[in-house]
Amino acid sequence: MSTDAPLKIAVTGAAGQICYSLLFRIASGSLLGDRPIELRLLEITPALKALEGVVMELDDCAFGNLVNIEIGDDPRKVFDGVHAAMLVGAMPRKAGMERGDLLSANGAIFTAQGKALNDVAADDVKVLVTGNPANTNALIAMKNAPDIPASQFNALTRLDHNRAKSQLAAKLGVPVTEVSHMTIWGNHSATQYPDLFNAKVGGKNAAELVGDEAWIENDFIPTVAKRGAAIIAARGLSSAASAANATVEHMRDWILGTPEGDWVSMAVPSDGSYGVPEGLISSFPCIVKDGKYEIVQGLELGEFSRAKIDASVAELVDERNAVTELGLI
Ligand SMILES: NC(=O)C1=CN([C@@H]2O[C@H](COP(=O)(O)OP(=O)(O)OC[C@H]3O[C@@H](n4cnc5c(N)ncnc54)[C@H](O)[C@@H]3O)[C@@H](O)[C@H]2O)C=CC1
Ligand SMILES: O=C([O-])CC(=O)C(=O)O
Repeated sequence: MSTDAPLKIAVTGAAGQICYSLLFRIASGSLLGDRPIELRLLEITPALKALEGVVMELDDCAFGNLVNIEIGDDPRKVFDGVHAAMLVGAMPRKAGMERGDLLSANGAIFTAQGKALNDVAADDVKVLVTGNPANTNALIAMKNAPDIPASQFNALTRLDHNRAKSQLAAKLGVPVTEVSHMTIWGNHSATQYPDLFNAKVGGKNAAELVGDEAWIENDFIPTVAKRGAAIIAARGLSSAASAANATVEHMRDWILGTPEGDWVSMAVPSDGSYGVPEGLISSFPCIVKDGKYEIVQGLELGEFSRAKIDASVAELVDERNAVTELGLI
């Protein structure tokens, strides 16, 4: 990617809740600072009118680096030449549902979008899936885009990562900036495993500082893993501004690199690391340099961590089997 031409960024579900925050964060520079950008916004036909209203508001912000906006309902046109694609558009869950319950409703969106990306996106496109169930939707898009290297498909677990950092900082009464080396393992679902045994606070081991394994198991892990449901119960709608923030942070780090001396959680196609079957899109600790991520190797996983990761990975296998049966991959 050249650094002066506007970066073409596709965003789907552009008239929805998450995008009502996300688009303004991207356009105001949270993603790439003052680098010029062009937004390519995809919606379904009935939502195009509402999207026109969002575009009017983007215009009314007079963002200096937003060079152009194109909207449409045809992914082959909207994705043409894009370097980054944030796939947000999908139905959100309602109270009482698990994210996996959305597979049959949302899965088909990602076959069509994967094929369109395959045919028209820039060769170096980075595809980040936020729409739920994010990991398996990313798998569907990836499998439907055989000409794009698998490593260019990620799913979002950064919101879980941020939730885990915030819960840990609150427990220890420290600023969230003291927390580093957080990892979410597995699926963006209630089975995810937020790992305090490899996390650090002020450079010291987080689990040792907490010193309370019962809190980790019975309080911390379920609070992080079920935070999405708690927000739906409180707001009547799923998280939106925090999801937009996480989407920006994941893509920003993927393009510009992760902070020196730390890692972030990214759901990426497994290369077999930590015994996660190759090809599943599972969350790992990752660092990014020169626009390429690497899974951090060599972390110690005790019996407790191993069992938690295995349970989440088993759910990813089940989801992959379900979408195979649905003929989506
Ligand atoms: N991975 C994560 O951490 C999180 C994921 N999510 C998920 O993000 C998704 C979007 O959430 P919201 O913005 O709150 O939902 P929303 O319902 O407000 O907006 C979704 C938008 O997507 C559009 N859409 C549907 N099919 C489309 C298609 N084929 N192409 C383009 N656009 C399409 C809809 O018209 C709608 O405007 C949901 O699946 C939600 O569960 C939400 C929070 C966090
Ligand atoms: O919980 C949901 O359905 C929305 C979501 O993914 C989250 O907030 O983590």
